[in-house]
Amino acid sequence: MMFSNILPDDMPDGLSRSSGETILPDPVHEAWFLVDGEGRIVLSNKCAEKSFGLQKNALLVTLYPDLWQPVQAVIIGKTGHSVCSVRIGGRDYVLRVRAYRGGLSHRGALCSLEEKGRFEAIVEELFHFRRTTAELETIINSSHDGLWICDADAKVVRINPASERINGIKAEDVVGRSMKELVEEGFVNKSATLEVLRTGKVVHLLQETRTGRKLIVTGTPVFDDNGNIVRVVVTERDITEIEELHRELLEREALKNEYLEQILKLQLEEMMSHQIIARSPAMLKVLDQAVRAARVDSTVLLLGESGVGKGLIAELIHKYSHRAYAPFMKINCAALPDSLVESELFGYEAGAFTGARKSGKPGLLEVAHGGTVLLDEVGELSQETQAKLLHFLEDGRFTRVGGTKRRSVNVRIIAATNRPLDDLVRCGKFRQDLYYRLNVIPIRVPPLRERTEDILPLLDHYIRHFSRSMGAEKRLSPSVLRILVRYDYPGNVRELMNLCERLVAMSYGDVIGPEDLPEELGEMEKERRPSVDNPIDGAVEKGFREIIEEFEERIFKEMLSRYRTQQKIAEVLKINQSTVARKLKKYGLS
Ligand SMILES: Nc1ncnc2c1ncn2[C@@H]1O[C@H](COP(=O)(O)OP(=O)(O)OP(=O)(O)O)[C@@H](O)[C@H]1O
Repeated sequence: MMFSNILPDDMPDGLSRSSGETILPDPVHEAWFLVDGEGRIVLSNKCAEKSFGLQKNALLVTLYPDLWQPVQAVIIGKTGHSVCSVRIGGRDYVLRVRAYRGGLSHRGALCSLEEKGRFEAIVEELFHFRRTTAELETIINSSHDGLWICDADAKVVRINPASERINGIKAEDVVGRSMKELVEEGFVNKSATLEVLRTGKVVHLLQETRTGRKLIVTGTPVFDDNGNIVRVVVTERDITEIEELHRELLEREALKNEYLEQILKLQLEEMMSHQIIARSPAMLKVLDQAVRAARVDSTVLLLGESGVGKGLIAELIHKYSHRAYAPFMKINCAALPDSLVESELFGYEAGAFTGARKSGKPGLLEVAHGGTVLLDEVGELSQETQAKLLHFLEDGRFTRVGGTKRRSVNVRIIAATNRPLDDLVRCGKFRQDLYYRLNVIPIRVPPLRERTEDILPLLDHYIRHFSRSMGAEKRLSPSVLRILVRYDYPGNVRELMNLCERLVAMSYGDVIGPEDLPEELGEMEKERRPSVDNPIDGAVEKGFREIIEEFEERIFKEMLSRYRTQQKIAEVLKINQSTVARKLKKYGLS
């Protein structure tokens, strides 16, 4: 029987007829079938065949007698259609039946079977799909990055507002148009979509818009089940600002470095204009290292003989560090007995030892909180204090002598020593681990004999300094200057400074002459002075000019003590008075 000829005009939803053939809907989870008046299956979809065995020519009454009853009721015309629940294989289904009337002799029914709850699930799925679509829509519209969606023919399906902004276009100007045209018209200089369609792969491009903005563009293909590209999704990120920021950053970095160098120079100049005298390359290098060390918080180890200025350098580091507004404390580990060094440094609790204050006492570390502590002569620390110092350097915590409470402070440690610490480590007198902890930034301050260029400016500085403080106006005669510049200064700057103080305090006249020098230096002068009998003594060291000058100085000194006026001296020596005046001035005698 051909039902194609008997399908009614009010054909049920889902049933269609094409080229004279009847086609049933074919959803995966819904069985559709057509039966004739006797209950024979005339047509069925895949689900009906596979899930229920309702093949063509099978008899519904035999397979599912329970189903046949409501179907038959519709066929014989008791009702036009019916919907009822049926149970098959322990599951509940909804059976929908609709009658066909193709003529007097052609009667039948179109049936569908759908598992109960399936409809609700579909509705739920639909709502979920709508929600997700709305969310996606919001994400796409609010994205800061541009988004283009094109179809397989490179036609623009949509763009988001960010793309409109970045490219300076309106969606309606491009949607529906091919990317090829848009490139030709200069909307963009190249198209990721065309590249993706050409290669079938993800593509990254650098693109320039017609407004001159630079974009990083990524095109991604979207495939269907058969592996064909159905969409191309293109994201674009505006890197114009990033590029500008990057350039600005580099410029600022360069400027910052320039400023830093200038600041360092200014700091060096300031140091040199104050009490730190440094003219020699060796000392200028030390100052440079000190200024650099001041910019970080690492431990510094100052090495050098006694009196070279290690204390001064330590103060300098503190002064130019971010700790400048907190205290700078100094402890000389060699000047105090072991036990006192420990309690001075770490403090002590009430009753820690006999003679201790009742209230206890904070140590230098606590007092210097936020600042710097200089441990002078650190090589003299006892093993016990070394261990305690090491712990402190490790975690910034310590306990007062006689206490149990762990305290923490923020202090920078600078250590100084005039003994070679590595030797002390080798002979087991100094802990190696502590040595490494202290030796983070080592700075060696050279002795004065290795930087003789500093001697003259130091003499000048200290003679002026003590003259000022003693209310005098003293200066060194050239011969004294010569002696002092050549002297070795085993006690380094400290010795030079003390010598200047003594010369200013003890010399008779305004000009400090060789007779004012302490004995040991006077002896040195005598040894070098040419004798009257043999004026070329010492010529090897001094040279002709110096020998002559020394003689000249002595002659004018002698003349001045014998003949009080320049006029008289000129007469005796048979030279002009102006020459006498010049020479007296030269030798500091006028
Ligand atoms: N470059 C310098 N310019 C001016 N004065 C200096 C210079 N170097 C050191 N002095 C002075 O010399 C004296 C000794 O310096 P300082 O105490 O810093 O030496 P030190 O190396 O720490 O000695 P010690 O190891 O004995 O403690 C100080 O009064 C200091 O002001």
